[in-house]
Amino acid sequence: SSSTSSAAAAAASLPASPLHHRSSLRTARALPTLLTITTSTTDIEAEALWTWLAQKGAVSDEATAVRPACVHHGRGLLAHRTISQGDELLSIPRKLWINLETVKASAIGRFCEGLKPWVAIALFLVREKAQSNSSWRPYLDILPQALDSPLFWLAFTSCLCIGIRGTQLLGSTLGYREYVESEVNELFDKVIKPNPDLFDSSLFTYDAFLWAFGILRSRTFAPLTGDELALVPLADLVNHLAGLEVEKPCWEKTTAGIFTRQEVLLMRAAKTFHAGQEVVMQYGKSKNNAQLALDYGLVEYDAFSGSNNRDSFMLTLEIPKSDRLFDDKLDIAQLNGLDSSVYFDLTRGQGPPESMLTFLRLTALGGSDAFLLEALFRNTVWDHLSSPVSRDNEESICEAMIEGCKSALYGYQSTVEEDLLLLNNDNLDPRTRIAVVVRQGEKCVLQEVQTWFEARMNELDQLEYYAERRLRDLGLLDEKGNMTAWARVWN
Ligand SMILES: C[S@@+](CC[C@H](N)C(=O)[O-])C[C@H]1O[C@@H](n2cnc3c(N)ncnc32)[C@H](O)[C@@H]1O
Repeated sequence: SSSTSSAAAAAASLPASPLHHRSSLRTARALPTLLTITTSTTDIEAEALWTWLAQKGAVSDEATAVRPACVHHGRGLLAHRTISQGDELLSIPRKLWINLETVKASAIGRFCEGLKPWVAIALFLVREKAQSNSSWRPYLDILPQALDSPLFWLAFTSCLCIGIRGTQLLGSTLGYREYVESEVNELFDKVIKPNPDLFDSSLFTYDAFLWAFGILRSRTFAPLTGDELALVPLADLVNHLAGLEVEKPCWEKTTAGIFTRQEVLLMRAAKTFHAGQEVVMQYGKSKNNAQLALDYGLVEYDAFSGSNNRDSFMLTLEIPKSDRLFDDKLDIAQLNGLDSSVYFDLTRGQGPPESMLTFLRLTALGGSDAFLLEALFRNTVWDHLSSPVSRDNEESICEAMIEGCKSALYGYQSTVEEDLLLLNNDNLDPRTRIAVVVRQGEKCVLQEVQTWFEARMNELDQLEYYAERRLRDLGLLDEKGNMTAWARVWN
């Protein structure tokens, strides 16, 4: 397909490894996060950024609690003194953010009318980056040239891509790339090509936009996302700490200044940090490893516990169009806010969500259970389906799920055991590690789901079904499931 060939072309021109290409980033030591760091090397770009921000009055040696520095994951922020949870770390005024306003006020502003914020900012970033005299130079120089997200791995024929072959992560990666490609093509036709005086078309390549897209995905945080999207120098140097429980406070939009109240991005400490420690944040507790990989080029994996609540698998369930009861089932699904096709995010250790079991029972409804689809039950059927309906119905959802999990697992190139062996290797390169963690996570979730439905299959005889529940509700069955004396008279 065209997206695959352009993806392969993009791969050819991307540097192989992220973060290690900076000429002045001389500390290549592996330091665990939160270790006290005393660095004797000079980070020229970080110093230039600091000086630039100080000249603009955004930071000062006395007042600002953090400093940019080389850390384990590229650059990061170090505590300059002991900081307690909730303390202010830094405060960057709006005039130093790169957002839609910045773009509109620039030379290309009049061409950005109606563009999505990320597209306009990406256009600005790519153009500014190529201008040696850009007023944003100290900030632009600190941005990594290459990122670890699978968006940039490519080549799609390389072993890295094979590493995620068969995974959902590969599907999402291709989806993201196609999205960026379609936005770029439109921008090229509507803005770049018609204005050669302002835009040197050789600069505005797909690769260049993908880089800008990756920068925006990996360096912006709520509340400065969506329409408010903004890159904030210095604040965007904060790294993620695996397992950090506290998500807030971190980035906060507020106003500061006694006389001229101006908007600022205030960053607060998520926990206590001692002088010299790396200041970190939580990028998102609810993000799964595939999302962390795509957005930030990182994953969480704990080799000791083996369990990982970042492992996930997105399951799509569908009411088959060929089902003769399709219209009735679709009506019930829609009445309950769903459609004929529904996505369920399955997470390690959680078991199948109730809503998924309900939808599965609806999908499998047939035979003598089909009476539940009659108009009389239209408003109550969803409740009825939230518990087992009949042995046949429950058995068929178990069979379908067990078969589905088996065939999904069969599609992977390696087993969980093989992946675990690979993860024991401390020298695994970061990208391969991401691939292996994500794919083994997907498989673990699938295995768990399969086991859950196999166990369910074994207890089909012990479950209570709709018919018994109905009799109990009518007082015709006792707690042990026996007919009540009153009912026996009528039998
Ligand atoms: C907001 S930026 C932080 C600054 C970045 N370290 C730099 O050198 O510019 C986010 C990026 O930092 C890196 N990063 C942050 N936390 C990390 C972690 N815990 N593990 C691996 N990489 C991390 C990833 O490359 C991520 O995309």
